[in-house]
Amino acid sequence: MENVTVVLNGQEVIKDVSFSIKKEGLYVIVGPNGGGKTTLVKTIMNLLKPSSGSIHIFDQPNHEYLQRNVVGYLPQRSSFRRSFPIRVYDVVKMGLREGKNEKDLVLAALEKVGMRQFSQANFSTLSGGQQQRVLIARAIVSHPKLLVLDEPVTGLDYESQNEFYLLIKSLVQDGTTVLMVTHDVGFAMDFSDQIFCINRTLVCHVSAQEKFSMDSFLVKLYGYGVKPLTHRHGEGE
Ligand SMILES: Nc1ncnc2c1ncn2[C@@H]1O[C@H](COP(=O)(O)OP(=O)(O)OP(=O)(O)O)[C@@H](O)[C@H]1O
Repeated sequence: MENVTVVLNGQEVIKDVSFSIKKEGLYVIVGPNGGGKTTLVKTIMNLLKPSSGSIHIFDQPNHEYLQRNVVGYLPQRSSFRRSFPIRVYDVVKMGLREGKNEKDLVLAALEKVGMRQFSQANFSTLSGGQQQRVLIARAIVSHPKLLVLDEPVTGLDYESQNEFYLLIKSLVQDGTTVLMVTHDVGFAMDFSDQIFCINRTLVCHVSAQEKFSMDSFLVKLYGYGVKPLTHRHGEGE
């Protein structure tokens, strides 16, 4: 994205943000509450229009790319969608553009998030964490080249978070580009290829090689030092 500014209610929520992702991998957006992360993600997904600047996905203007291709998208949690009366199977199906191999794809996606046995359940009867897993299945069901996740582990228990992180790592290994908003700085430090720190502007940008000297970046981002928890998902520690 180049020089993207987003104005909401007369306020510059995002100001002149530019960054690019050059190759497949895991890219993380971190930043304080209200810093504009969700706004940025919604703008990438063409749900909000920038007042200036441009966004490209795989070298195409984002709105054109999104018209022709499915981008897996998990929006930030909202209470509204939780009470929608619909079967789990049909929620996941919504992530598919074509009907080809629908059943196999939907059930495989549910299997990946440990929810296959709930395929015929009513979505609104599931717990918040189970619903989140189903929504993750919807985001990955079409095997998208790009997966955009806004705070995906919110509401997941420790075990499910670990499983989710393993799933993300396997998707990245298989060639998916993942762009993820998270407050889990430890995860970002341990596993991402790059971290973008957003607090209205792009406060800083940290690549994998620089991640171990992050103290100054955390002070810049949050205004005070933070010691992130480290993760060793799936490594038995
Ligand atoms: N539709 C809207 N109209 C007006 N202001 C908005 C709108 N949506 C968000 N904002 C404002 O934009 C700012 C950034 O919000 P945003 O949700 O993008 O932040 P965030 O970094 O995702 O926060 P969090 O970490 O709390 O989820 C906030 O001040 C918010 O009040």
